[in-house]
Amino acid sequence: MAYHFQEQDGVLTFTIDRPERRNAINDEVMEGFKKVITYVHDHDTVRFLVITGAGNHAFCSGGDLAEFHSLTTEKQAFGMLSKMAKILYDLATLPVPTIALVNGAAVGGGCEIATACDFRLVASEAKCGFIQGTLAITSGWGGGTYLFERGLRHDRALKMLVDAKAYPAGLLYEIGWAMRVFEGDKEAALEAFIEDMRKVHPSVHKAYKEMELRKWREMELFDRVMEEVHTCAKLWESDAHHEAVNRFLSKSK
Ligand SMILES: CC[C@H](C(=O)O)C(=O)SCCNC(=O)CCNC(=O)[C@H](O)C(C)(C)COP(=O)(O)OP(=O)(O)OC[C@H]1O[C@@H](n2cnc3c(N)ncnc32)[C@H](O)[C@@H]1OP(=O)(O)O
Repeated sequence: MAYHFQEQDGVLTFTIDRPERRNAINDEVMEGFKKVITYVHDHDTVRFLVITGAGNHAFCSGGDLAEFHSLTTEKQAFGMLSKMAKILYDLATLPVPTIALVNGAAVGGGCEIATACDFRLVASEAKCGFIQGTLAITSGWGGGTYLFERGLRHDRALKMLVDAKAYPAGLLYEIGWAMRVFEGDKEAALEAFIEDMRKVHPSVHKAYKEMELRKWREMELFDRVMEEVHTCAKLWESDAHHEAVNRFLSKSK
């Protein structure tokens, strides 16, 4: 399986399990995200949802370039992008705290997934960034929209997007994208992070999350996400994008 998830002591952990592809997202992983989101809604025992990657090289390397390379037109790209954008919106608007346990590189759509979570705990050796620009596209799953909602200073958020490069953990912490940088065992880092929150009744967590979700509904945030998707889909069709993907894939052969 390209993913797995399990609940233990109120913590539901979803692991992207394609380390040989640096945990790239394909259709199977997208279906897994749908299942874990449904699980959260169906199980009141879940207090936290954690997203992480298998192995120690990557959290997630974004869309699977080999699988999505076959999408050439704006319409074809929109189909895939809008599917994952809806999944990330459903993730971002879950009623429980969500934690990206960033065990390695989070680039492209992988950085978008982490940004869609409430908290980001980043391994000291991890590098993360919105590298979509190197492929002549923008973020396309909503990650740019969520980044502007995460309270980073505007110049820092915009620079992270327009640099289109992976930042080291220390800089991610300095600009406010990473809440914690950890050394060593990710599970230990997670337990330390949630220790105090565990002592608070889950109804309090849900009430605080609802304060932000209410704001997002009122500002029609999903419409802004879909504008991002349309922009990315338009750029997807460009020769510059297809040439950049071909360069990556030919390097890998
Ligand atoms: C809107 C989201 C958008 C989308 O596609 O929908 C995006 O996410 S655009 C961004 C797409 N992702 C990338 O461009 C990242 C590409 N990968 C890398 O930059 C690196 O692999 C990195 C930094 C994640 C890890 O580097 P490392 O040196 O540790 O590993 P390798 O590069 O040697 O990769 C190992 C192995 O994995 C394959 N791989 C890595 N990333 C992807 C990917 N995104 N899709 C498919 N396959 C990927 C790579 O080809 C290597 O395969 P191998 O057969 O061993 O050569």
